[in-house]
Amino acid sequence: MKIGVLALQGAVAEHIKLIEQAGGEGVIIKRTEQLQDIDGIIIPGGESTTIGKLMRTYGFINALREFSQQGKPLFGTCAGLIVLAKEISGQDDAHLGLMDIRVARNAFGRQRESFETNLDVKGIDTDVRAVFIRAPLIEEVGEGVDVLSTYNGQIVAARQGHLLAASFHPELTDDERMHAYFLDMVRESR
Ligand SMILES: NC(=O)CC[C@H](N)C(=O)O
Repeated sequence: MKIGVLALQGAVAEHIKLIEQAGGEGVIIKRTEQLQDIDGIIIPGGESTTIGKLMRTYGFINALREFSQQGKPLFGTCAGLIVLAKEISGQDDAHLGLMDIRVARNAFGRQRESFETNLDVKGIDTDVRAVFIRAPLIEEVGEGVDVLSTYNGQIVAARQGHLLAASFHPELTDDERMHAYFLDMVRESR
């Protein structure tokens, strides 16, 4: 299975490494034409405003909406989660606007800008190691959205059909099980 990582900005190489650790083939995606050759895509962490702007410039907004319409899975981590969301608190416009969630950017405040913790994730048998960096929170989910994990009662991972989103950076640990979970979604979608 070929899994792309959108490589406009952000943590790309780390995702490629964990995709391969989980048994997939990682592909660096820089042009929309490459989407035809992959079975699923990860939108990495970074800065959502920058990623969104570059996506517009390079035609990825429409191309990824089409990719999603074909039922191909997308996984957004941190800034990537913001890019997937239908609604971003305090902002007028969404980026891809695919997933029925409302997100708050930089939701953990200054003192907790960056931290690591163990998380119970639905579908994964023991705790997942998670790194949070200026992370967003999911404030509200729509009907078809399954909450996969919470931290202090707040939603940090969710799934809606072929869409997966995490507030944290699973690629900054050597725990590949979030990537393995995504690979299972891709397998199911084919
Ligand atoms: N680590 C991250 O991806 C941070 C996300 C960033 N704070 C944003 O709002 O886009």
